[in-house]
Amino acid sequence: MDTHIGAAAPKNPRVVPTAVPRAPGSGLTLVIKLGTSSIVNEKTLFPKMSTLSLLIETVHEMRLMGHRVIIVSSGAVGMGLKRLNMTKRPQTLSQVQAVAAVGQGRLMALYDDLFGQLDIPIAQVLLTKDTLAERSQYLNACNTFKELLNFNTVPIVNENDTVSNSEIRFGDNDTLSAITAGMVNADYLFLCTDVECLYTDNPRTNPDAKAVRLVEDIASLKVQVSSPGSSLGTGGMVTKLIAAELATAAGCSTIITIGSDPKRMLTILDEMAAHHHDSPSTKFEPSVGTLFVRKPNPMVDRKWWILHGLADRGCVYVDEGAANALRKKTSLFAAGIVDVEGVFGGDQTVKVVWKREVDVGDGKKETRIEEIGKGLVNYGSSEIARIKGCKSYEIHVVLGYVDSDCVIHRDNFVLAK
Ligand SMILES: N[C@@H](CCC(=O)OP(=O)(O)O)C(=O)O
Repeated sequence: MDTHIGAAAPKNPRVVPTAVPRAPGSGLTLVIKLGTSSIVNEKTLFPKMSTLSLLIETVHEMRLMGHRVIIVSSGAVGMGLKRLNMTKRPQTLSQVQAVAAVGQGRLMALYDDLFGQLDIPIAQVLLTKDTLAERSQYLNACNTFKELLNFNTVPIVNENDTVSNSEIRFGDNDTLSAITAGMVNADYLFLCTDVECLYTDNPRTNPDAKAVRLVEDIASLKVQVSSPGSSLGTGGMVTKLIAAELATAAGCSTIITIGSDPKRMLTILDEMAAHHHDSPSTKFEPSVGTLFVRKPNPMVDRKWWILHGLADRGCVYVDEGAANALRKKTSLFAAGIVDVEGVFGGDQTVKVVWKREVDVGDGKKETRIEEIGKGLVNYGSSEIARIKGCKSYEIHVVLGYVDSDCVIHRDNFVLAK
């Protein structure tokens, strides 16, 4: 237990994380990610009407089975290109953003028409990396998802392309879908793409490439995945593996499957249900697609958010004692801080780094930098600059108030791998 020193009430009281609870009973929370290649014909740029209709029927069946479904959909740029009679993605970011602004409305109109035929209400959720890096906005988005699912809608998520600049972009919707899956505590994330599953090599160029059906440990995967995505989309297999790593760490099993045959998701769900009937394990070999098994001990919501925490707002440098203490799961106190970098407020995520001078012989010294982990700070950068090196009881004297006796509480700190 960290001792609280000082009488002032916390200025930034911790917000209690309220991620969406797991669906009760047989009902699962499912996130389906559709890449541009599943939505828009690469040559004609017309929407793939038959695929989309099959998808909507599949979602309808999933809902009849008691599942809750969220779609992460690309396609705004593709649809916008068609509307503006353009034949390929423009070169400048602002043009791409403008095209996405044209296409996003048409994309949602199409979803609304199709889902509307089956009496399914939809909702548009546009997110950016920047806003999700703010803990309170992240939690607001979690709460909105919760209500949208309570209202029985199908939330349809995309990146808010119009406001996302290069530094604050997800860029590909694979990552966004994994973040979404974490936010709603999804049981399954389906990454729909233009290949049937993960292969040991690119099946288009190597006829000996073998299908990989089950992945238990992404780090030990031996596959060649350097190929880029389609001409319109931005992701490829690499971003799918990153997404799978993120989602499985949050306790969400992830499946790569082909977007042109949405019904395969039902096959996988049936196989999963049959498997669960015999065994409690989430590990099974599907007959289609590739399953990435979720981690048995998923990170709790807040720690997952901190670690994958989107954008670090700065860096706090610590001394050896603090570095060792953090590794032993103690909170970070001002006394162990030697420097601060970046401009950030309280309640933002920062990197914690041990910076030390090492003797390298001949009277020479070298600076070594070691990342200890990431944490959510209780004080902003200007406050930390003033209290660094201070004992906890001195914070009140220096700042005139005390928000917390520690700069990063151990519950809000995640060690680097
Ligand atoms: N937000 C963009 C999608 C980004 C993108 O290209 O994603 P993807 O097709 O999944 O690689 C859009 O709606 O066009």
